Amino acid sequence: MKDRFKFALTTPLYYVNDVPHIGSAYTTMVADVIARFQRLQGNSVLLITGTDEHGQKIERTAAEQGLEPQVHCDRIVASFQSLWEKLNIQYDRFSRTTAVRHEAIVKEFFERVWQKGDIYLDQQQGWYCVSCEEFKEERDLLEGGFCPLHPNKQVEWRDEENYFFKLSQYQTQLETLYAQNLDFIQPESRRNEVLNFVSQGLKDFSISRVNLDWGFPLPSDPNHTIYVWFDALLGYVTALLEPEQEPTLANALSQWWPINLHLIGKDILRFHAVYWPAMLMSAELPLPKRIFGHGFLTKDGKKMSKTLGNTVDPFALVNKYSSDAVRYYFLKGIDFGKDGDFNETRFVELLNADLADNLGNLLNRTLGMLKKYCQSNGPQLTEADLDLEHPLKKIGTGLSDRVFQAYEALQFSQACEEIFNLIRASNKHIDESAPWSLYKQGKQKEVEQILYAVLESVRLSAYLLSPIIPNLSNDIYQQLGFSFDFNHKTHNLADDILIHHSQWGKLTANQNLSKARPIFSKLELPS
Ligand SMILES: Nc1ncnc2c1ncn2[C@@H]1O[C@H](COP(=O)(O)OP(=O)(O)OP(=O)(O)O)[C@@H](O)[C@H]1O
Ligand SMILES: [Zn+2]
Repeated sequence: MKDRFKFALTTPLYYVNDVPHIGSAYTTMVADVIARFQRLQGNSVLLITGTDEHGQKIERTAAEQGLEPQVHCDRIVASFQSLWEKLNIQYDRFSRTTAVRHEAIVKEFFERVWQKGDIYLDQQQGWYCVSCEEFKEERDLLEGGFCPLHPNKQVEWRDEENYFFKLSQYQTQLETLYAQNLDFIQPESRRNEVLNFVSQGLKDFSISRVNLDWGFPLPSDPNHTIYVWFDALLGYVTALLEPEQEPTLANALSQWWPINLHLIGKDILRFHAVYWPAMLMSAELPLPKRIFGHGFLTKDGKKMSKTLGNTVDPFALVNKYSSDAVRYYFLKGIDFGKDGDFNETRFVELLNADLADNLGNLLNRTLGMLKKYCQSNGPQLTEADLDLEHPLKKIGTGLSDRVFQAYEALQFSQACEEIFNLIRASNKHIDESAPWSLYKQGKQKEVEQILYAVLESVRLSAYLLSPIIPNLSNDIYQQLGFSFDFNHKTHNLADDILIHHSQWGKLTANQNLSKARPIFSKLELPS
């Protein structure tokens, strides 16, 4: 059996200024697909998501609604959790930065950095975007002092005493890190963005706020609260604790650290690719292995965001179209890493073409022909009965390698494309070899060979698509007479058998096929 690896990955801890939108859902769906892919390979996986709940934006949002901040946070958290359930997200940890145990981790980490001599008190002056919770350079602002990421929010002038983290001390170490680990920041365009930013010279950044109650007090000076980003990044560490474990850094880091992959949007790249590794260097802890900053879902070219209010409601989308449909669209329809505009017509067209016409119809028509031509028994064949030059066998053998490579590289659209190559070839194979006329000519063996090859192609496709559309894959597998559940998370014997299903030819003779029923009904175009 293959060696099992441990794979820990994170989504951002989403800011609870409002209910989740399709952008937050996007990153989380992708993270879930990666987690499922890793599990399918037999690896142990820890998928971390959660919420970032401190800071001025939350304090203000709660106040506007006349709520205590904690009450507001609890409400929004419930809505995130219910969306993850709807989208069939199998997370292992939900990290909340208001958790009591998180405070212990933040304090211990702060002490380490403090002991290192990397924190000092100074005066902070500058333009602050409350929505980003970040000081902005004047040259980066839009006309009229608006934030480029929040074009409806004006930055605010701040002149206050803050504690600073000596980021500038880590300039050389960071540059060495990027030079020695070409894969540390992905994709390439994001890496270049970071290299460019760092090469301009790193400035120390403030890690405390005054006049803000909603946060953890600084251990060395309780008049200050810890800057929300310093606290939020550590939420990834707190998440690693077992539920009953005492909250110490040593405990948290003992099993799953370092994180294999931080999956984020490009808006928070600097925090993850520059500030975070520097903080960890200061605390003398190992660094995460890989940071991937994907693109934005846009509407009319603008980033969809809670602050701008130009978002699509993911609850409505799932209710209308199902979780697998939504997952498929975002994984296949957008080149991961690049920006992508959401458009409902395109959404419906893609799903109809791929899931209803190509995949669903293929399974349905083939099972229908079996019923007619083989009295519903599975073809009395195994893959050895197909010769090596069989067109579908040729594509199917080695398909998993290509698809796994694409998943590994986070090229989900490419992974789907490879799989749909086989599906399209299967439809073509039926059309060209016309089993209906072969049947009339009494060529039973040939008919069965065609049907076997096509059903095996559908099986393999369902297996390889299961990280993206687990419910549809389950449905297909059931119709083909298997009892695996792709939503099953823990490892058992069935999982070990399942790992081998990545190979072509797992359909056996006398497969207990069930009655054909459509797996995906055609959707109506939005009016
Ligand atoms: N339009 C978007 N496209 C893709 N991902 C997004 C989008 N908006 C948010 N995200 C995801 O959510 C993360 C940011 O989380 P956050 O809670 O700050 O959401 P936000 O909508 O950007 O909030 P705000 O509008 O208040 O800045 C991003 O790094 C990314 O993972
Ligand atoms: Zn902003």
